Amino acid sequence: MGLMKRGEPIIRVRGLKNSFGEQVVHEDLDLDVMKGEVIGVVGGSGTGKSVLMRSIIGLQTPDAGEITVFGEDTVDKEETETIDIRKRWGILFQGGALFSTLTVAENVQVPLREFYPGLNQALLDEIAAYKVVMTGLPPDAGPKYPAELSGGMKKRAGLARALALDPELLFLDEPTAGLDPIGAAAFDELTLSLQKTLGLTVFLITHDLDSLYAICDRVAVLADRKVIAVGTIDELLALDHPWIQEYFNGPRGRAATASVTREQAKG
Ligand SMILES: Nc1ncnc2c1ncn2[C@@H]1O[C@H](COP(=O)(O)OP(=O)(O)OP(=O)(O)O)[C@@H](O)[C@H]1O
Repeated sequence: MGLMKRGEPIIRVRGLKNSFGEQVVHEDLDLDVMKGEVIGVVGGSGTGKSVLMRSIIGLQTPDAGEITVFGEDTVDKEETETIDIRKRWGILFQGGALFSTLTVAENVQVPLREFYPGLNQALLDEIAAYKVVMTGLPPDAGPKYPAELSGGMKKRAGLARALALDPELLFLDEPTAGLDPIGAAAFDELTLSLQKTLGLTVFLITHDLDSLYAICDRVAVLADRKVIAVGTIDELLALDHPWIQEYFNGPRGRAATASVTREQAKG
């Protein structure tokens, strides 16, 4: 297993190319994600944010490029070859993707059973109960089925499952999509507090400007098939790329800035 040197990226992508038939989604895409940061990934619909995430976690085999996570190559690997690194990350897929026939607790236990088949049921139950509470769900959510949960609770259950293996790296694909603004803000707060408490690195795909302002250390912008810029929001605002300006300085961007300024003013 590769030992991380200080300042070395946890995720390193170089020259990534992905295409589907004639459609080239990524070309010469580079990205570094540093240990301990929350990086937001933004871009117009269809710019390939999810495909980028799928490439990093090895669910999509790129046409070209290098990807390392924790210093280990993830491209074109058999599942058995990547067990050691897959244990170290957790994923919340778009829409939560809970198994509808399993309870919340059983959902949380899925990765535990996969990676640690020797764990006994009492321990599985204990870990699941702990993760459920950790994500702000009431303890009685464990035996419930996804259909019995609100949208916000489903996201938390998905997060509990993503945290099942005590990951160092968390992938979140549009976690606040479909939540009302208060639910979304609460989820952002939860993400940030877990990130700080657990020292997580977070790869966050989002359309939610409030989330970017609230929790991201840096933001990577996908456009023109690559990451055209990475930086703090202030650094991005200093660039005069039309999409970036429209995104952050359009009416919704200005509203998000105003709400951050109001929060700061409140102290
Ligand atoms: N398995 C696939 N087969 C064919 N085309 C695909 C596949 N997966 C993704 N694509 C295409 O790749 C492009 C990028 O998709 P992706 O889901 O990564 O976009 P996105 O940036 O996450 O978009 P959104 O913000 O709408 O979720 C889209 O045009 C999509 O149709």
